[in-house]
Amino acid sequence: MSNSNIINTVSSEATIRIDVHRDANVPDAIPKVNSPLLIVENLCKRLENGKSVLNDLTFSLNRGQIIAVRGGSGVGKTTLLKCISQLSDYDSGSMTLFDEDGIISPETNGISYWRSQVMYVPQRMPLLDGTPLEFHEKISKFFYQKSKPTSNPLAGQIEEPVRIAHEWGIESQKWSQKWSQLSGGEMQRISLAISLSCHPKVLLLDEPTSALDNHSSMLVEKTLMERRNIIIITHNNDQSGRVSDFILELHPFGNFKFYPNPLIEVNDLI
Ligand SMILES: Nc1ncnc2c1ncn2[C@@H]1O[C@H](COP(=O)(O)OP(=O)(O)OP(=O)(O)O)[C@@H](O)[C@H]1O
Repeated sequence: MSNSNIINTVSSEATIRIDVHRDANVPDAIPKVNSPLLIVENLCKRLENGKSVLNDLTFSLNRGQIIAVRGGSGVGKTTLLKCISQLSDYDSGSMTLFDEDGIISPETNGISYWRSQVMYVPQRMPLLDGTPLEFHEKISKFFYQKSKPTSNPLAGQIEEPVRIAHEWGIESQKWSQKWSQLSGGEMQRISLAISLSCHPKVLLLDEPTSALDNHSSMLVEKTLMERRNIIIITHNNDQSGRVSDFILELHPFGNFKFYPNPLIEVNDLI
């Protein structure tokens, strides 16, 4: 007997189905990528000037996958992630998250809860008052209110983001320094470490290594590849080739292509 996975690649022109068969005798390898985690369907957004940026965009992020979003400047990558995280409005479309406990949507579970589970991390944090430690404290309180009590991952646990950031070269005393006294790369790593330690089901990352040198960038990539369940915007083709399972390529006027990363074997996706 063999298991069968179906990978749909969707483009504005066509939907292609690739049936991939696997020998059931081979032990399951991580990651389990055959069940949908997040489905985005028929997403449409026009700008105020009438220009279409997202046009009937449909794709899914399966469990254990990373999708790289690519495309020219101004084509709508950030807009897409902000729409998915409900930080930007859109004209039509729907998003569904498949949790162990059931199906989650912004409409049924509320936008705050949705954002805590499908978390957008901007390329640059708006300049905040205070220190990263104080920011983490505030976020913890928010999570305590919004998360289910049994799954509150943050209360009192500053150790986790500090440990993650430390692996990326951030010394612990940086957490007590004012945001305004941190470099762009330090801010980027600290805000990403805080987001990771919030344990959202899906992370939406907007060029998370844009301010980093190559070495730091590779350290962050390693963590992201271990964590997975990520949609990441990147202008770096080498990076998308290294980290992603699928590529979502945005083109002008809302056109798009969604396809497996050609640099990895299809069998790796099973
Ligand atoms: N708040 C806004 N109001 C009006 N137009 C906006 C707004 N934000 C973005 N846009 C427009 O939407 C389009 C898509 O912008 P977006 O930031 O999503 O592009 P992007 O692909 O992420 O670009 P980049 O790679 O340069 O970051 C652009 O034409 C931009 O000018």
